[in-house]
Amino acid sequence: MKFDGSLVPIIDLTPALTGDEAAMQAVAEQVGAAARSIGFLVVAGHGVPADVIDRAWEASRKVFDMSPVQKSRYRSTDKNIYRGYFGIETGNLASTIGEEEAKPDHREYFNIGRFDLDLDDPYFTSATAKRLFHPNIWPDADVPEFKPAMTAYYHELEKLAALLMELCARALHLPANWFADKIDKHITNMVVSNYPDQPEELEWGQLRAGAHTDYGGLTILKTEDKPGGLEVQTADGRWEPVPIVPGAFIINLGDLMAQWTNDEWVSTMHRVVNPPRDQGVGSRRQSLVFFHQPNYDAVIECIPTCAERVAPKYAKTTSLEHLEMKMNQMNDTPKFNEAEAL
Ligand SMILES: O=C(O)CCC(=O)C(=O)O
Ligand SMILES: [Fe+2]
Repeated sequence: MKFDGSLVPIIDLTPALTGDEAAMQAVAEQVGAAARSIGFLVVAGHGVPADVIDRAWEASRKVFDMSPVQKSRYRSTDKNIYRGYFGIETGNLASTIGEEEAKPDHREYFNIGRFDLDLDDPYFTSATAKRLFHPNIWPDADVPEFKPAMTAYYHELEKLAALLMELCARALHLPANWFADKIDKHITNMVVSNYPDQPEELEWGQLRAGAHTDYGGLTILKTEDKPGGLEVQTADGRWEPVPIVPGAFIINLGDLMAQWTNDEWVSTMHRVVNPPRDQGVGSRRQSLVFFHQPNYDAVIECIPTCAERVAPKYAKTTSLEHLEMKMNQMNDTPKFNEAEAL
């Protein structure tokens, strides 16, 4: 789907990278307008080097090209350790919005968590930290370039996420650094997904990824233009494709942004649909998804500039409390539990 001038705007971040105050504010206003209307935007001029993106993309493809036996070597053996390879149908995104009957997602994925912990900081050694920060599972024996490519990509996206959060603060008329101490020790998961070809029709009602909202602050997505792609739900309930712009990232807001802003900004429902039946072969699609998630102890409550018009709607929570609630729903699938029992 090429950009058709429709509801997801393309925003050029180049002026924001200059550090000029007026330029930053002008870009922030555009981000704010997208956040209020559809909760999705496409960013160009983001400063992430193309070769870093390309290397992460190619290494990810090689990971999914491995044989099932190879892939199974990189599975987590502990259900509470969300790292490494997860097979087709181990996740069910629609169950995270209460769709009890939803079928599991037709995709496989590889999860990467934080890897450069400062162990002199008690934040990274606390009891909570021990539950959260596990070593990553790297497929070094089969795809040695995956680890360096993904860590480089993760570092670049940390910087981009910090810039976007500063633009969000400015758009909300908060001090520019308002989010800084809430994301400086973020707990971002990066998920690389592969949606295989569909030579056969899936079960009725099964999707590549069921309808859901994302759980964190914001999501930075790199994906490709293939039959069977990402759709967003509009305020009046229609599903619309998200434009794929070469070189750009898709950004969407997660639940924590909606809760922080008292729903002035939208954590938009989205899904990944199946290819049309006659294009099932050759529709394999990959995405790199950086789920920027604030510090585990970041308190999420209505921010001051959003409490003026409507009384706060959400109970106070923390970044981790919300994440864990959603993750438990997401992985309550027969295949996930079966893999765990092996
Ligand atoms: O693959 C995509 O385009 C998006 C997937 C998604 O929404 C997710 O993993 O949360
Ligand atoms: Fe999502």
